[in-house]
Order: sequence, then C-alpha cells, then structure tokens
Amino acid sequence: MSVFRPGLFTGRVALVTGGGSGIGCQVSIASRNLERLDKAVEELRPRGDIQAVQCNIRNEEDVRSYDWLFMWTSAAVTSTLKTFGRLDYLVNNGGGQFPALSEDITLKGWKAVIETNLTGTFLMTREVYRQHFEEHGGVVINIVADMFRGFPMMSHTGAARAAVENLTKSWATEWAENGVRVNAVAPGIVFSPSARDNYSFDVFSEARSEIPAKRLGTPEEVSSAVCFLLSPGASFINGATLRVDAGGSLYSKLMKVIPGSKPP
Ligand SMILES: CCC/C=C/C(=O)SCCNC(=O)CCNC(=O)[C@H](O)C(C)(C)COP(=O)([O-])OP(=O)([O-])OC[C@H]1O[C@@H](n2cnc3c(N)ncnc32)[C@H](O)[C@@H]1OP(=O)([O-])[O-]
Ligand SMILES: NC(=O)C1=CN([C@@H]2O[C@H](COP(=O)(O)OP(=O)(O)OC[C@H]3O[C@@H](n4cnc5c(N)ncnc54)[C@H](OP(=O)(O)O)[C@@H]3O)[C@@H](O)[C@H]2O)C=CC1
Repeated sequence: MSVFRPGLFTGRVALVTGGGSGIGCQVSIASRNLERLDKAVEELRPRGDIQAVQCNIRNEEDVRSYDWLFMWTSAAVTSTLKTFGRLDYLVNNGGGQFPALSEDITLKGWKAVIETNLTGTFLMTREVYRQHFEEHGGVVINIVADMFRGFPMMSHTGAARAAVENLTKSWATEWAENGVRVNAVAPGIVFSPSARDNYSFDVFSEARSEIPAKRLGTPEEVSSAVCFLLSPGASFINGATLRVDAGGSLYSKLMKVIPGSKPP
C-alpha cells in the first residue's frame, strides 16, 4: 500500500516496511525482495527521494546491524539515518499470513506469522526508538487488521495484530515523554495481489458483499489515515487505533461458514 500524499511531509524522513511510497519527503522502503523494492524505487523516484533497503523484519541483524567498514546498507534503521541524516516516521506496514483453520496450523506456520507481524514490528520499533526517537521524538504507525472480533481462518494473524494493538498503547505511554506518538491503523479489506494468490477461492469477490459499503477499500484510503496520524493535525492523538473499513468491523460477516452446531 502506498502511504503518503504529495507535499504533506516535505523535509521529513520516513522508514516504511513492506513497501509503500513516500511522496514529498525522503523515504526508505524496506522488505525482503530487493527486486520488487528496486522496481518500486524506479516507479517512485520522480516523485520523491526514495531508497530501497533489503530487510527481513523477523531478523534482528537485518533490522539493526550495519557494517561501517564495508558500508553495507542491509540494516534498515542505520542505513536510513546514514542516507538522510534524520528519521521522523516509522510505518510498520510489512506483514502477512495465510488462511487456515487453527487446528491445521503447524508450529512453523504459526511462528512465521507471529514473527512477521508481532516480532518484526517489535524489532523495528525498538530499533528506531533506540537509535533516534528516544532523543529526537517521532511518530510510529502500526498497520494491523480487522481482528476485533477474533479472526476465524487467520487466528495466528488475529493474535499477532491484537498484540501489536496492545504494544501500540504500551509504547504510546512509555515514550510520550520523549515526544514519540504511536498509533495503529486497522484496514478493512483492500485488494492485494498477494492475498488473492494466497486463497483457493476469490476472496475479494466474496468479501465485497460482507462490507457495508459493498466495495473494497483502496490503498489511498488507508494512506489518508496514515498521513493524518503522522501529521501535526494528530499531535494530541496517541495510543489510538483508527479503523479504515467503512464500518466492516461492526458488521457480522462470517469468515468461516458454520453449517450447524453439534449439541453440547
Ligand atoms: C483478505 C483478507 C484480508 C487480507 C489481509 C492481508 O493481510 S492481505 C496482504 C497479505 N499478504 C500476505 O499475506 C503475504 C503472503 N503471505 C506470506 O508471505 C506468508 O503467509 C507468511 C506471512 C507466513 C510468510 O512466510 P515465510 O515466507 O516466512 O514462510 P514460508 O512461506 O516458508 O512458510 C512458513 C510456514 O508457514 C506455513 N504456511 C505458509 N503458507 C501456508 C499456506 N498457504 N497454508 C498453510 N500453511 C502455510 C507452512 O507451515 C510453512 O512451512 P513449510 O510447510 O513450507 O515448511
Ligand atoms: N490488503 C488487505 O486487505 C489488508 C492488509 N493488511 C495489512 O496491511 C499491510 C500491507 O498489506 P498489502 O499491501 O495488502 O499486502 P502485500 O502482501 O502486498 O504487502 C506486504 C508487504 O510486507 C512485506 N513483508 C512480508 N514479510 C516481511 C518480512 N519478514 N520482512 C520485511 N517485509 C516483509 C512484503 O514484502 P517482501 O515479500 O518483499 O518481504 C510486502 O511488501 C500488511 O501488513 C497486511 O497484512 C491488513 C488488513 C487488510
């Protein structure tokens, strides 16, 4: 998802995991696949000062280490600070999961999802705080999901995202005195080719009828919320989760069809 709007953040520096674009400010985009990142940088270069950083957010060394001798730019936080000299925003957008009933999730699959969505967010945010925000302040946005009534068929990500929402509140309080704000954005259902490929059925067509607005959200609609929470207009908002789902989280959609219940 692209997360910024033109002109809003001129002179500011952002680090965005999981792709996204930074228009009008200087941005590092960080994910595992360098080829895809480079393509994104090519596309976005005319609109902003943007660099790609290969980083697996599950790997502490990728997040943290930097080899001053060889000048590797494999460490997301350090290389952003080295390239741009400052860091104002962190957007923890990188994440993902696969659909499965809980009883079918292997330990390896469980760990992959928890480490990506929960541990990755923790490692990135801890590092940004240690290296820059503790001294200079800043804003963190955590992208979570509509897991407010549990997340049947994706219980691993539901648990991880709920934990990230809780971390959002802990960090908002722990770091308020250092001028750090931490908020979360919970998108409803937004078309994503990777999610489409992860399902054996057309999840987006099926989901549409379960959204009160009867349409999917767009990346721009999520980015508006991210921009607002990053901006000075949100300077008194801390520890909040903004739902961007056209009311979908309030509507009783069923992720799993329950044919009938067995007597207790
Ligand atoms: C539409 C609803 C709303 C949408 C919300 C979104 O977020 S949209 C955007 C969402 N975007 C995405 O979700 C991005 C796509 N998702 C991913 O990249 C992965 O799901 C990931 C997040 C687990 C990362 O995994 P990774 O690269 O680190 O690991 P790996 O690939 O090596 O797998 C490790 C283990 O996980 C297990 N396992 C994995 N897949 C399946 C499966 N389909 N079935 C069953 N199990 C599966 C399996 O145990 C596997 O080990 P094995 O058996 O192979 O030895
Ligand atoms: N689309 C939707 O309906 C919803 C999406 N979300 C969440 O919003 C965020 C963006 O989603 P969307 O753009 O749709 O999905 P994508 O799958 O297109 O984006 C996910 C991004 O996360 C990156 N990523 C995954 N694992 C890691 C990792 N270990 N380290 C670094 N980067 C990683 C991927 O890049 P790479 O493979 O190169 O590492 C990819 O760029 C995700 O967290 C998603 O779960 C939440 C609710 C709904």
